[in-house]
Amino acid sequence: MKGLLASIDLVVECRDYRTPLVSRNPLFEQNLGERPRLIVYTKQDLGSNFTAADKRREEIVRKWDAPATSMFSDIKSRNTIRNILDFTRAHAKDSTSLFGTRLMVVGMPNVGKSSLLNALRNVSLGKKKAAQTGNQPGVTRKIGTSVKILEGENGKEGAYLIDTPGVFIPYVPDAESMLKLALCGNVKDTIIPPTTIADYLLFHLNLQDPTLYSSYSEPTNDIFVVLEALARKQGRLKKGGLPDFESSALQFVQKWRGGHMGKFVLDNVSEEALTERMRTLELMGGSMHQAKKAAKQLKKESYVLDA
Ligand SMILES: Nc1nc2c(ncn2[C@@H]2O[C@H](COP(=O)(O)OP(=O)(O)OP(=O)(O)O)[C@@H](O)[C@H]2O)c(=O)[nH]1
Repeated sequence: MKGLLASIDLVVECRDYRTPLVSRNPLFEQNLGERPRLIVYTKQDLGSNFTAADKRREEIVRKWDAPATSMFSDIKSRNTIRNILDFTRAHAKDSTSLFGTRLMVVGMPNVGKSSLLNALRNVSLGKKKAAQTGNQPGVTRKIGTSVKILEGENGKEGAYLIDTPGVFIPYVPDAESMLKLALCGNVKDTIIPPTTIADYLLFHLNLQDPTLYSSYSEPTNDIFVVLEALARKQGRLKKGGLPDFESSALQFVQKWRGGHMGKFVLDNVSEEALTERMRTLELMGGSMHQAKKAAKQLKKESYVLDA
């Protein structure tokens, strides 16, 4: 991606609407920061109820990202996609390239990069899907060829978008961040036990409104109570009639991922939250460096001992 950068006019960085802090990838800041950037918070439909409180939170996120422009998207909302196209069109006006304006979309796995590319192309040119999408991370495996998303104007070439594979953050500073990413589907479901992800979801549902899972159980802090009720209701049973907790947990999580069990943001969004997050990442970066140094030293010492 870095190799391509010289020929890119605009980097479109996707982050998940539900994790505006945790889905920020410092690798992008470090490596792609020199190019003009548009930040798109994807899957707005899964995190927003379009209330005044949602609008206020979006304003804070915009402030965090300034001077870069941030936008919020939902692939099914032609308006949000049109806003991105308008921004791209305005950016393309300044381009002097003979080959058209070149954009590159980057972001975490499963954040919705390929879906955004398809939506931009469809709304702008009425064309069908150009990139493969899927509800598990890792569907896009290599940098794609550029796909036209805007016709040229006044004798100029149009705008082209290049899809890229998802890039996971280099290190996750704490267990809760990892759980948020897993809950939003940025991590393969085989990596963290589904019951753990479901338990973390239950924690958030209880913070929001316990009636969100009332079709399965009474309010509880015990995930196994919910999962057993769900398993019995849906016949997810193993031999001997025991509840299949794993499959029920996946079902419970999928229901939330599909927007059918409340729409809310997992990160705490406040004026100070970004500074605090950066401080944590910096501290972690420092200790990562120390840890690497210590490991190297240990290796050296054991080599001396072996000799
Ligand atoms: N509800 C909703 N779902 C979305 C939106 N954008 C993408 N999705 C879904 O999110 C899942 C992942 O989308 P992709 O476009 O494949 O994600 P990606 O970032 O290209 O994924 P990788 O191949 O892992 O890099 C798919 O199931 C999409 O249908 C959105 O705006 N709203």
